[in-house]
Amino acid sequence: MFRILVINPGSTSTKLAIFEGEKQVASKTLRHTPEELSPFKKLIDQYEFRVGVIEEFLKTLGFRYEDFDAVVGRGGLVQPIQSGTYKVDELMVSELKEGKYGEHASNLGAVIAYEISKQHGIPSFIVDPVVVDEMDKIAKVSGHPMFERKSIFHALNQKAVARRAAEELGKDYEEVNLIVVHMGGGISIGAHRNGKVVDVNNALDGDGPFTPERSGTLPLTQLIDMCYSGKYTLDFMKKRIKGQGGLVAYLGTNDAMKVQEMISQGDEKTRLIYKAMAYQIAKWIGRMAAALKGEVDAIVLTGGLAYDERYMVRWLKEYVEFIAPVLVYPGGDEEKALAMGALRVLKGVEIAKDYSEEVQKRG
Ligand SMILES: Nc1ncnc2c1ncn2[C@@H]1O[C@H](COP(=O)(O)OP(=O)(O)O)[C@@H](O)[C@H]1O
Ligand SMILES: CCCC(=O)OP(=O)(O)O
Repeated sequence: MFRILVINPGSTSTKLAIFEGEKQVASKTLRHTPEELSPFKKLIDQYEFRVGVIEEFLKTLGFRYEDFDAVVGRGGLVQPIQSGTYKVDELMVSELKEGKYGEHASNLGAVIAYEISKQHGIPSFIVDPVVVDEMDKIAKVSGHPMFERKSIFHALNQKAVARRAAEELGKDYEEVNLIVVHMGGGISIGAHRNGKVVDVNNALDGDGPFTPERSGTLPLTQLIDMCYSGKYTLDFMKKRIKGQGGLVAYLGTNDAMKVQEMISQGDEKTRLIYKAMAYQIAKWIGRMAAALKGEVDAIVLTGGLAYDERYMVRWLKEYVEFIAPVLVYPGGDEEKALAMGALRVLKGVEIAKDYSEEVQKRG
């Protein structure tokens, strides 16, 4: 029986789990406030902080790194690649440390896993990183040749819950069309057509609904004028889009549980903002229904916000249930999907992909 350590850094959380074979034997979710993470200028500066969280988790349970057969981390902003389990390698880690293709908490998954792997002689993997790219060519066209739409989203959880939904519908993933809505610190809405995510908003880059801490799509000319006004630095403006946007900007928190509490106490402004987020998510679901030509077997709601049945899930159902039945998988299956990806390789059922080779092949 193989024991696997799962490390899942998110923008608002660090999620950890231990699997023995297919069974999850321990797990923990640590939530991080914007204040807690704000002292770290660059993403990589969070390294020690996130490692501290992991070591505390292992110490409490009485485990050492040597007790594991593999460590698997959430895959971050590497070069666009196909879905699958990848060995973590030097190239991947150097790109992630540098933030060459962007900065997001998920970058730390491979970096931490690799360090554990080197120090303790156990293999390290990532599975379905946030850059998995299966988008149709037509969906990549942005509106101007200087810009291209990119596939950056919660690929790991979107794929995992889509498979779960297909199973619930009594079909294979390759036989169904689904709209998967992951609602976490970032929000992605993916059109899954016969086993491929053929269109999805870029969850990191001002594309999509606003989220607990991102602004989503903003009025462009206003944005450009502000950038050139001389009043704001590049760093300040970037943070309006990611980190200090969305609920954080309007309400001062990225914690939807606090937001729900404020609404239940009769706070009308908070209600308007939170409902506007639901409204924008619903409109993106409508766009993806069009991308699938209306042939939608189910809409799947997942991520932390899908726990909120009282407001978010109810409002979304009101807006989009006319399109297709709505399935709700609160939280999601990320840790399990990571562990199973590593387990398949440890058991020899699958060979881990080689990142350096893959990106060389893609050119
Ligand atoms: N039980 C819950 N009820 C309502 N909202 C929740 C619940 N658990 C988490 N959330 C909210 O979900 C968001 C984080 O989602 P999650 O998918 O865990 O984030 P991350 O992107 O960090 O992985 C936060 O706004 C958090 O407050
Ligand atoms: C990088 C896209 C995935 C994402 O937004 O993840 P979080 O919700 O963890 O920030």
